[in-house]
Amino acid sequence: MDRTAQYMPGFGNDFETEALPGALPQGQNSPQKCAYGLYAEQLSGTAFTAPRGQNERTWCYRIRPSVRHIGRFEKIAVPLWKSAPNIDPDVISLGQYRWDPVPHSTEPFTWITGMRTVTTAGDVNTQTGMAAHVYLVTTSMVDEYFYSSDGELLVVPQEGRLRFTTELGVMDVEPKEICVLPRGLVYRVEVLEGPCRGFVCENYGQKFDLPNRGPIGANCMANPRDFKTPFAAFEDRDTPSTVTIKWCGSFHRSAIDQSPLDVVAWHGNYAPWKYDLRNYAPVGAILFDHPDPSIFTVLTAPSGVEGTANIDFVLFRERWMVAEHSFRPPWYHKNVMSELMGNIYGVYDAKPKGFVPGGMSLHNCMLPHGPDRNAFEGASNAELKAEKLDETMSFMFETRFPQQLTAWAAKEAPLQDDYVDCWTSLDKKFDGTPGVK
Ligand SMILES: O=C(O)Cc1cc(O)ccc1O
Ligand SMILES: [Fe+2]
Repeated sequence: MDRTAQYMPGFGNDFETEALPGALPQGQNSPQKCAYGLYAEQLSGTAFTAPRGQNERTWCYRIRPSVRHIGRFEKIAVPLWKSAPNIDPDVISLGQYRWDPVPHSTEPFTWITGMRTVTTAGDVNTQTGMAAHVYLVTTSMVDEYFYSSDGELLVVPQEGRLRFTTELGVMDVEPKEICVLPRGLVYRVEVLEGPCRGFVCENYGQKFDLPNRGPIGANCMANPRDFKTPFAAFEDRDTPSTVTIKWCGSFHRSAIDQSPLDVVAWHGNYAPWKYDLRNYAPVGAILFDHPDPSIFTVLTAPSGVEGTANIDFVLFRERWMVAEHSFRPPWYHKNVMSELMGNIYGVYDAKPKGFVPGGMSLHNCMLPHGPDRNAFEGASNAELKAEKLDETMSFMFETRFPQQLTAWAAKEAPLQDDYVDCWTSLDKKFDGTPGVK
């Protein structure tokens, strides 16, 4: 059975899968000799002693141990992929910013050379915070492999289709889907349909988890069974290759003689997954007022301070708006958390113009923002019948740490210089007399 890009359901399950019959040992992890002459190797995604509900590790049965897949390292330059702390004295991170979609280039870019960091937050060395990136990928990696020791990558495609061929199996991912590549997992990225553009949240901290649902109960929002993890698939290919490792913000390359994607069988709960955002069941206001956007949390990466995430990944998707006697779009606000938003497709209700598919915005720690004038006037005067917000999918990477802009985001990316003007014409309606204006 060809199990390329086929998947097992469940979030954080203890999976087991073998690409050859009998490759997976039963009843123990470390047989004296493994079937097929495979080597046993553990990939630990959490500390050995992490509490049982958070503890993640996977046992791999592979053609060579990974220590044979890396040799001596040389440092290489990947100049536009930045890590925190990255504070550029010439850049002003304080401000409301918005970008048009980053255009594709005629130069071919891979997953590594096509990564462009927009913001960094926290510190990669202390495993706190995150980085937000845009990727522009037109070229497949050939005999070239990558892994990040710095954090898991949450991938949010916006254009094109990518194949992630990983040590633990193959995932095909397209717009309206997301995937996570765990810290330490080796993979190669190929273009199935290009050009490809999307967003990446690099999480330096504790892994993304499903949020608690509180009084919402056991269902809705993101349901665990909709997360898909690939079956085992391996390559037995002896070809000169390279492995690039991102480690403490620097990139290192090692030459090897074979494909490192040689895991024939594995079992465990530390694994890549993908998720179709169309399966997200939003829960919202059914009588009046506009709740906090945390009700739309898909994933949360805890920071150690309860309820104060290192990162929340929040989804604004199609939904019915039914609230009575209410201003329905997002309210004006200032937030201790820093909000990086991206548009996957369609129109976002607080910004009917200017925040376009492929575009991004940043509303940093304690920077006021909210609906533009058109959205305010429109929603203040609309007839409040039940209305479907259709054809819309935007997201937010929200972190407790201030987001620092990169020089690329401030100077080279298509920043909209006039963004703050979208609020300028919000005029004074107050005239000292009572009554609704
Ligand atoms: O700023 C934004 O557009 C994101 C957002 C959406 C919402 O519904 C409430 C608050 C909020 O920050
Ligand atoms: Fe906001």
